[in-house]
Amino acid sequence: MRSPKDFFKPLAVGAPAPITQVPARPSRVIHFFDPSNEKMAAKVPAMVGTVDVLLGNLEDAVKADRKEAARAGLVAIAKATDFGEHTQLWTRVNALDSPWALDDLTTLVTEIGDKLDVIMVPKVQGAEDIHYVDRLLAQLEAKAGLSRPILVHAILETARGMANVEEICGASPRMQGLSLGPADLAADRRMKTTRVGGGHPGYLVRQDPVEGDIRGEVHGPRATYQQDLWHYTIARMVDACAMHGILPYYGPFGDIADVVACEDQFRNAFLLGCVGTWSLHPVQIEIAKRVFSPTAEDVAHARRVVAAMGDGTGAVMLDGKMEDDASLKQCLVIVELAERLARTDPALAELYAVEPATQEG
Ligand SMILES: CC(C)(COP(=O)(O)OP(=O)(O)OC[C@H]1O[C@@H](n2cnc3c(N)ncnc32)[C@H](O)[C@@H]1OP(=O)(O)O)[C@@H](O)C(=O)NCCC(=O)NCCSC(=O)C[C@](C)(O)C(=O)O
Ligand SMILES: [Mg+2]
Repeated sequence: MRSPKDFFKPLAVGAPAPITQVPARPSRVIHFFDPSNEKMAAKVPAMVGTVDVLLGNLEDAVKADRKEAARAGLVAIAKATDFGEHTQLWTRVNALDSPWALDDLTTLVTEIGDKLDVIMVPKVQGAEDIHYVDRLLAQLEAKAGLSRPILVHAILETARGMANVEEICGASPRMQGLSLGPADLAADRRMKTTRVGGGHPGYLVRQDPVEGDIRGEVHGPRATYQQDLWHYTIARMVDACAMHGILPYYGPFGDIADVVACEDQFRNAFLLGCVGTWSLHPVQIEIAKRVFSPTAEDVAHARRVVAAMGDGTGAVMLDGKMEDDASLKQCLVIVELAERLARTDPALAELYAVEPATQEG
């Protein structure tokens, strides 16, 4: 463990100084594309401004014989594209034990390090993985003469990674956030699902029998309620991120056609504290943006509570409900998020009735 005195010192001579706070840029939707897929890659420039993050994926879902093409494709796209003020460029590199990870990192940082905001590292097992990437990035940043550090985002997709989640979050000042990797995590835990995220009809609770009618022969079938398989994992991830001042994200929802369940899964994550999610297909972009932006009603209610609470202390009644210092803090989370999003999204500025002066702030 590094001394707290050294934590914010660069890990290589000539590397940029580490940041002390994760930049509060919108990242409601991290849109994945395969840079080796020419049809998909051709769509990327037109997506600038429509998503918060464009992520060139080099890992799973890119065929083994297309890994070099994906890396080269991402370099070409990054060089040719102006990502503007409001769309970030991220990448997901191959796993650290794969034959491609070292070349991914060295090529991307030296070729397009000035354009890359965040590197997503899959299958992170513990702080040692982040320490390895941290030092290597510092060396590469120094070599490339970069003036700002590239941030690191870990995917939680192993039981060991979950068990070490707090130490992963605190392993480096580069840590920007965590995403859930439900497919690999399910496999590693030996869960009995066969899906990429989302629920399962067998994971449920059942209404108590009425008057001992266990089989529902007299009173009709007992109601069942499907439960969220990912509740524990997301809640644990959110706590670890909040504790370390970094950002939690849901991850992929593989049933592209089921836009309804996708929205539900995203909203569960939003309500539990996540700031964004991934989109794998264009159809998921609007869902993610909508779900991870508070509703106009939530913002209006939060503002009423803020106004009613005056100096922020004590207790008041509003619409029959008690509001106090703690409910005020929740409302401030909503108001601050709305105002931050409104600064980069004119439609939301209008929806939330944010004054132009605030937009500039
Ligand atoms: C699902 C797939 C195969 C369906 O691809 P498709 O071509 O069959 O879909 P489509 O509906 O026919 O596509 C319609 C149009 O949209 C385009 N399109 C389609 N997708 C995109 C996209 N993402 N970005 C930009 N454009 C896209 C596509 O090229 C097509 O263009 P066209 O109308 O001109 O013909 C395809 O969307 C895809 O490959 N998406 C990305 C998948 C991916 O990145 N997976 C990895 C992340 S999840 C993961 O790794 C798990 C995790 C975390 O590790 C763990 O849980 O363990
Ligand atoms: Mg995975």
